[in-house]
Amino acid sequence: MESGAFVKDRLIIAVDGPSGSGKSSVCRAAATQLGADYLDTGAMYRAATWYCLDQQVDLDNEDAVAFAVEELPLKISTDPQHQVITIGQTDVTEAIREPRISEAVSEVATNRKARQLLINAQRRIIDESGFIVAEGRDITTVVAPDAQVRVLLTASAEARLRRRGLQLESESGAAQSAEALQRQVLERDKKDSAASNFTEAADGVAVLDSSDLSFQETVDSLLSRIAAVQQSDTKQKAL
Ligand SMILES: Nc1ncnc2c1ncn2[C@@H]1O[C@H](COP(=O)(O)OP(=O)(O)O)[C@@H](O)[C@H]1O
Ligand SMILES: Nc1ccn([C@H]2C[C@H](O)[C@@H](COP(=O)(O)OP(=O)(O)O)O2)c(=O)n1
Repeated sequence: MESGAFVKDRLIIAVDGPSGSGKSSVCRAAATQLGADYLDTGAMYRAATWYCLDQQVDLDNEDAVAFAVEELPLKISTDPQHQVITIGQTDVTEAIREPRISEAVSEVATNRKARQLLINAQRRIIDESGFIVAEGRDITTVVAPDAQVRVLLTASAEARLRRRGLQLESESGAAQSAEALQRQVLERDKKDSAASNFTEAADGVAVLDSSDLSFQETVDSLLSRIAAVQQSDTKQKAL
């Protein structure tokens, strides 16, 4: 048998962008439609933060945070329709979305050692899957710069604040104050931008501005970029 005859075609789709640009919801929908896996790397930073708080680790102590992340017994599902995140025996899928985690997560995300450990874990998950939509802040640039599809999903600050406000209101039943929204979206982005550049597209990364697009239009636009890359790949193989 010819070697490599059964090597599965790999397709990695990397999406980055600021808070509230639509990464999680758009990538989950696109992965579902494609039948691909889905990786929410932000959920891994959130889970690491949950664990540090649970273990009463001082978030200002860089080595203590890195040590906690090194021993973090994290499992994350890659089914786009069913997200389950566990730490040891504890299901933290809901708990990592709480405001106390959103307000502390940048401390972990800007810890260089913790970041490298999580990046290694993300690369392993992407590599094991081979057909996956992975989203975060540094997927197109650091985690998977060789991905066939690389997209920076953006939206105006106004659109992102509006979307996050509607999302939090529908989840909790209570409207957020303008100040709380600013803290959770714009201030967090400012802190996070110390660790990665997700405001400008790197070379070879396409910008998808969703400010004036509906949710479905944004999903369709991502899917059509993926289809275009798949078609050009098929053509090259046929040559
Ligand atoms: N193009 C869009 N138009 C309107 N709402 C959107 C659009 N994209 C995403 N949303 C909504 O905005 C909210 C935030 O999206 P989310 O996927 O959580 O963003 P991110 O993962 O980038 O922080 C969600 O309620 C989502 O359904
Ligand atoms: N690849 C990534 C993904 C997320 N992060 C950081 C930045 C964010 O503040 C947190 C949580 O990410 P998440 O994607 O859940 O953030 P949103 O609430 O969807 O805006 O993790 C990161 O530094 N690098």
